[in-house]
Amino acid sequence: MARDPTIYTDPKTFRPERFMEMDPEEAELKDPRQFVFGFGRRVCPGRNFADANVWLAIACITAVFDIRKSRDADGAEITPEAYFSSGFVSHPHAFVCDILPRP
Ligand code: HEM
Repeated sequence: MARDPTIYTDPKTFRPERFMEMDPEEAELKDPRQFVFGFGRRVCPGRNFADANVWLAIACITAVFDIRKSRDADGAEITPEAYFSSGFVSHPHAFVCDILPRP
């Protein structure tokens, strides 16, 4: 559902700002939290806990670290290819990046 091109333009591109370009009603309707935790009687009971923890983790990490593309020996940015493991739970393969304490 999150990759349905009739709902999200260019769905495989990571572009979270797409939601800021929508009007508030459309953004609410297309918020992935509306469906990633399931529906109805079997909806995920941990959804609020999970959502709050992801928000807290990202807020704490980005408050103290700058995360950027690494640079090669010539100083050019390295844009990693996005590869994901397949299986029940998919993980990104290892990639290079720079994580530095914020000044
Ligand atoms: C980002 C994190 C999470 C995602 C994306 C997620 C997603 C889901 C989904 C899609 C379901 C199936 C709903 C259905 O059958 O329609 C589910 C079920 C469930 N989740 Fe989560 N979940 C997350 C985190 C958690 C956490 C943190 C807990 C517990 C602390 C939890 C506990 C459960 C349980 C117990 C069920 C089974 C509910 C039932 O079958 O009645 N989940 N989750």
